[in-house]
Amino acid sequence: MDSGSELEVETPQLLGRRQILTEFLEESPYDFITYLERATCHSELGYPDLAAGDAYRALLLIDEVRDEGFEYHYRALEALESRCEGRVPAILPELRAGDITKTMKALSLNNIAQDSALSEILDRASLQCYRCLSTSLLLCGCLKSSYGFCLRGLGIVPEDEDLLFKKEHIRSVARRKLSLKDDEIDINDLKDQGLVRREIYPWNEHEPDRFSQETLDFLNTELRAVASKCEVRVTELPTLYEVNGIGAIVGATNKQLGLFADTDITSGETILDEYSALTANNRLKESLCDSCSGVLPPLDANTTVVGCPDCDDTMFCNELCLERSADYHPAVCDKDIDTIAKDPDPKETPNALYLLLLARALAMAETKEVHPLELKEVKYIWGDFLPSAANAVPVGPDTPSPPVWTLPFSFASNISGPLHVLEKMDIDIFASVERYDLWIFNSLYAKFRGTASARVNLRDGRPEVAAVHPLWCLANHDCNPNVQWEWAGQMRLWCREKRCDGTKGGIKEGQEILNHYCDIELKVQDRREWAKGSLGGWCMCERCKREAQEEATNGIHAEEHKRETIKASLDG
Ligand SMILES: C[S@@+](CC[C@H](N)C(=O)[O-])C[C@H]1O[C@@H](n2cnc3c(N)ncnc32)[C@H](O)[C@@H]1O
Repeated sequence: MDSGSELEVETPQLLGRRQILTEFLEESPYDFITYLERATCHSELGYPDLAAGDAYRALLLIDEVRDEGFEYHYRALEALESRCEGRVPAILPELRAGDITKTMKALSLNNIAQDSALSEILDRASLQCYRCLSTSLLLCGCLKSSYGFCLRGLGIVPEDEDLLFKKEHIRSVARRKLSLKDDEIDINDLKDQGLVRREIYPWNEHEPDRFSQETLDFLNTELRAVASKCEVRVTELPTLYEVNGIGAIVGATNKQLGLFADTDITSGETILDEYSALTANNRLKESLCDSCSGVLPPLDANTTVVGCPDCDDTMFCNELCLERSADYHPAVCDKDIDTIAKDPDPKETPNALYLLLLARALAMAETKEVHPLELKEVKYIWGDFLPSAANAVPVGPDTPSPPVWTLPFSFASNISGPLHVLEKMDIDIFASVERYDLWIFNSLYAKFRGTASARVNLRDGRPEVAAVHPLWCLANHDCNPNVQWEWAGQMRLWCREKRCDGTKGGIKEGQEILNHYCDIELKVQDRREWAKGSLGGWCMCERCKREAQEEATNGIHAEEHKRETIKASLDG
């Protein structure tokens, strides 16, 4: 695929093939050959992250075939047999038909252990997986993981040209980026956080029309229960860009949702009080409620704190939080899931919190027996998605990721971490591809990254709790907000007594609820830096525009003053 027009012609065919392969996987979930075929299809469609996910599942299934003691051994072996009846799967071109037929015959005679020919097939298949993983992860910008898989492949076939080329490529990037000589390179210093496409995948049938009357009616019914004086409306917002300084590209707008007062609200009045079970904390031994992530009340004689009656160590603020945990806890009760992503390395803290949020969403989906993207806490929230067409680029080893790819991605957070969570929940990760495929994790991450709030530990200042409040997060940002918020178990939003510009608080009917995503005490540049992650670009609210203009003018004046002083001293 090397030109835009070929891409346009091929995409519908490739999407059709992807659909067929996915349906086949739903019917025959332990078939690593189909996973490898779908990995190729995802690569050709320009989704290297999804290709890496498929190659990794194929690798896990190859291990299942290899080891008789593994849980899905017989099913994976059976799937391989049925794919190899008298022919070589095209995805394994380096094998000869004769070898496969001989091997399969030996297999049917139950002669597995002695059969080195089977090992040869599995080694060749593993090599394909390693090639795909290392190329795909490289394209996503995950150099360290790519290198690791490259070495594992070379462990099987040391002279493999494809992997040797990639190994050298990564080492030369490392030499350049880390300014090191070859023998000084420590692969652990390589970047492992990449970016991938953030979009509503063409096959995603779960995303609602966020602007339809049906969606607005649903959201407003939900909102009524927690915020009686405002409603969700469709609005136009400026399209933001990550452009430094004043004069970011302005004029363009885009359609989104926002919260609006539907009656006058007086200063100090509570506007919204929302509970969410979509919370997570990263402290292994901390006294936080498992349900709302609020600090547990004291454990004295009159304590309201209750534990889960069926598992140790899961504590709740009170009976209500215990009752609410019925939405997710059954899927993880007594499942040894508590240590995942807890007490992370400081560098990994944000990723660990997002992984924990994902784990909570998966537990909710499993408990309620719904598709994760159909959870009402998730379905309607903003994902900051770009159109697929804006993300689509021809891919190849020499094509760098285009700048529009905006979803943070790593092998650990997006591929192995979620699968580990599912395994801990006793979910068969192969038979559940319809609900727990990588594109579903990515879609959830996109939504969480656009809407989650975090709370820091007061002792060390590190983020320790994250949550998505699906109604609160409908309010847009302004650096001169008319509301204030606090999250301590419940998310509470109230009307400010006084605005930043000194005017008195109060919101009139029809006015927008203007929230704040950053510390509004900061200077304009710092506010913009802080909020750009959740805004998707440079804040262009009236206060930011005015203050940035003032700073620029003051900067010019200061510069002129400096020049004049220098000139005067030279003249003097
Ligand atoms: C938490 S959501 C807010 C609700 C969102 N508008 C919706 O439709 O659900 C955050 C997103 O809203 C948009 N947004 C919020 N405040 C904005 C502002 N002041 N200017 C431009 N976009 C804003 C950005 O696209 C941001 O990524």
